Amino acid sequence: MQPVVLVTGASSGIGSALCKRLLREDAGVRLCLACRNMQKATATKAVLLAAHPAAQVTLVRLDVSSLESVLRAASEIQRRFQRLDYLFLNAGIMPNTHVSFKALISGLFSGRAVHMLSTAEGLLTQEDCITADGLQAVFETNLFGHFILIRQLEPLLCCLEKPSLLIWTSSSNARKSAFSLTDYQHSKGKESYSSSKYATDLASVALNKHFNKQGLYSSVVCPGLVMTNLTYGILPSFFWKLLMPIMWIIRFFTKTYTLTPYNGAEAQVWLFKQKPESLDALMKYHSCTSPMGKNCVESQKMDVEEETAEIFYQKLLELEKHVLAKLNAPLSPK
Ligand SMILES: NC(=O)C1=CN([C@@H]2O[C@H](COP(=O)(O)OP(=O)(O)OC[C@H]3O[C@@H](n4cnc5c(N)ncnc54)[C@H](OP(=O)(O)O)[C@@H]3O)[C@@H](O)[C@H]2O)C=CC1
Ligand SMILES: CC(C)=CCC[C@@H](C)[C@H]1CC[C@H]2C3=C(CC[C@]12C)[C@@]1(C)CCC(=O)C[C@@H]1CC3
Repeated sequence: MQPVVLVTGASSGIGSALCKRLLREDAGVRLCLACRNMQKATATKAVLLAAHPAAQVTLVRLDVSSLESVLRAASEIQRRFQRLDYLFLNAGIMPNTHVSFKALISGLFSGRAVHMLSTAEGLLTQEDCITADGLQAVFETNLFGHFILIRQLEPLLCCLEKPSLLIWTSSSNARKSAFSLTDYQHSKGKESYSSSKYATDLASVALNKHFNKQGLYSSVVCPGLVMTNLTYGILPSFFWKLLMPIMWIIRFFTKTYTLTPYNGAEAQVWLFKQKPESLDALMKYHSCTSPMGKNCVESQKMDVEEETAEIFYQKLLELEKHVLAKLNAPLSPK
């Protein structure tokens, strides 16, 4: 049986490159692109089919920042497929980002320059907003909409005979100090992206604890710094073009400057080839690119405590109960 793979945020950047690479690995995969913009999704599908005319590529409309859309997409996916082998939780946003050039310049002359340039620690702040569901947009898009999708798709994901794998696109910008259990949506701070990505790491750890015995595994990847619509939202593209020679030099000091979506998808493609049971729940898998442009994957232990992950997971379940009741939707399966 050919694996069924669903990719959220497949219409551009890392998600779209991932789809191309998955078909190159195995032209028989049944690929479902879950996207909010159907025009962009159709264009991506056409590109994929041009390279692999016999490929099975379908589309499903999914806006992870709308619970109604998530519920509708989940029931459509359940109608179409009997199981899901890989679920790439990749859609993400980093809106209204401000770069602190003062921190950048002083950081460049400190002993932490490489760390700063690979994690963006202390450099970025965001202005978040509230969605129609009444949730913080970055939290709902990057984490909670995906969490609800997983919970709704449990019947397709939990099978002891054949394990399934969730693969979250996290970030080197995930930071413990940006996250708080008392304000896990990050409504008060200005680092909603860092907080949402740390929350992603916590959720993945807790999902492993609760679902491994049912044949569902979860892993987290970090694509490195990649030139996509997300990064073009931080600085204009001409600025990035000017910075390109510097970024090639930075590659001599850190392997995290993967720069192209193809390179950034390396860890996701690597995970696609692993046995879910063989993966370490506490590791983050990083896409890396050498100065010569050679790709590899490196694993690094996450800065996550299992007790915090469990408390956060219980909070996510409480929020799920609350929002589903508001929508008059049945709770996801136990
Ligand atoms: N670029 C980088 O350097 C890094 C990126 N990441 C993560 O990689 C992931 C992919 O981002 P990247 O490829 O860089 O950026 P892109 O902006 O190119 O891709 C993001 C994708 O997510 C989709 N998306 C955004 N909001 C929603 C939504 N509400 N519902 C459904 N889909 C949505 C976008 O859809 P649409 O095309 O309609 O906008 C797009 O397809 C994100 O999770 C990001 O946080 C992590 C580390 C580094
Ligand atoms: C000299 C030089 C490369 C200047 C660019 C400065 C900053 C704009 C970048 C330095 C580190 C970058 C970074 C990201 C965005 C751009 C920087 C802040 C990300 C936050 C993009 C999204 C992620 O998920 C992680 C990236 C970490 C590094």
